[in-house]
This record gives sequence, structure tokens and C-alpha cells, in this order.
Amino acid sequence: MNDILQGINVYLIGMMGAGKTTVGRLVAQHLQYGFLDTDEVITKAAGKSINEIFVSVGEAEFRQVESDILGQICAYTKLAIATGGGIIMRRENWGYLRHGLVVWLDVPVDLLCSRLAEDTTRPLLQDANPQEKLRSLLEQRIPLYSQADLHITISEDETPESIAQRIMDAIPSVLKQDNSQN
Ligand SMILES: Nc1ncnc2c1ncn2[C@@H]1O[C@H](COP(=O)(O)OP(=O)(O)OP(=O)(O)O)[C@@H](O)[C@H]1O
Ligand SMILES: O=C(O)C1=C[C@@H](O)[C@@H](O)[C@H](O)C1
Ligand SMILES: [Mg+2]
Repeated sequence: MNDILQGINVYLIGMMGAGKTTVGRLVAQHLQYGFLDTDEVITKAAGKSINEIFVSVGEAEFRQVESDILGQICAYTKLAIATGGGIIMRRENWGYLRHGLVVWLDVPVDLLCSRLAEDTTRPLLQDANPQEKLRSLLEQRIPLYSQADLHITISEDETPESIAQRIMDAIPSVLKQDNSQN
């Protein structure tokens, strides 16, 4: 598989709580790739949590830093990258994501809510009605997530390992022409 991919990066996209970080680590292991998480790169570089960044400099500045980080990451190869849930919103980010293979982890809102019920680390969910917030964010973002090369629909009872395996099985079917011919 590593040979078929020719080192191109795999980007995981999807909503908060979709499992990009959890499944991304497993995909990296399968591919014998490195693993990066854009949220983690940002928090380490800033020395602040995502919540603190949103409070101190605001979402717009966070999005700019996110784009800058993605622009740097995409210069490397052999990486599985868990992205922030909102990375798909900027057109320039798609220029970077398109260097690799983009995988959308599509998880129903009810399941996202149950996973994130106790979680206070996602600033956009510090809302009176987090379920409604997730629903409206997903509705706005579906046309963007849909631009992924690979659409992985996730049901309630699937383990991260099983999802990672499904991604591995599906990759050959969506490899860009140039890579699959080599
Ligand atoms: N397939 C799964 N089955 C059960 N729990 C899962 C699964 N995938 C992820 N989780 C759990 O859901 C929570 C959110 O997962 P994770 O942090 O990987 O999501 P994310 O897509 O990276 O979110 P964010 O965009 O906010 O970084 C974690 O507690 C994780 O353990
Ligand atoms: O969906 C989003 O907009 C976000 C998801 C997280 O990964 C973080 O990048 C941040 O909490 C914003
Ligand atoms: Mg994550």
C-alpha cells in the first residue's frame, strides 16, 4: 500500500469528534507513515489550548495559523494528517489538501454529540445548544466535506481499527491516475 501511495499524504477531514485524530493515528501505522494533527501542531507552537487561542486572538486568527501550518505540512511526504474540523472552509486550504488523498469521516450528529458530551476542549461547542450547533455547522460544511476523494460513512458501532481498515481497503479505488499506474 505504501508503494501504491508513493508517499502521498493522507488527510482526514470531518466534523469535531468524527475520529480524525483517533483513526488518523491508526492509518499512519498501517501505512508506516508519520502522524500529525494540525490542532496539536498549533497548540504546541502557541503554547495554548484551542480554547485559549480562540479567546485570546479569535477564530479568524486561528484559521490563518491553521492555513499557514497546513501550507508547511503539505511540503512533506509519508504523513497521515488529522485536520481541524473547519479546515475545509478556506479555499486556499484545498490547494494544500489536494496535494494528497483526502478522506472524509462522515459521522451522524447524534453520535458526534454522544462522543463530545463531556468534552470542553472544542470552543465552537461552548454553546447553549451544542447539538443544534453541530447540526448547523455540518449542514454548512457538507458541500465542502463532499469534495473529499474518499467518503467513509460511519455507523454507531464501528471501532476505530475497523474504520482504519476500511480506509486502507478503499484507498486503491480512489488513487489518482498517476499514482495508480506506477
Ligand atoms: N470509532 C470510534 N468509536 C468510539 N469512539 C470514538 C471513535 N472514534 C473516536 N472516538 C472518540 O470520540 C472522541 C473524539 O475523537 P477524535 O478526537 O479522534 O475526533 P476528531 O475528529 O479528531 O475531533 P476534532 O476535530 O475536534 O479534533 C474521542 O473521545 C475518541 O476517543
Ligand atoms: O470544527 C471546527 O471548526 C473545529 C474543530 C477542531 O478540530 C478545532 O480545530 C477547533 O475546535 C475548530
Ligand atoms: Mg482531532
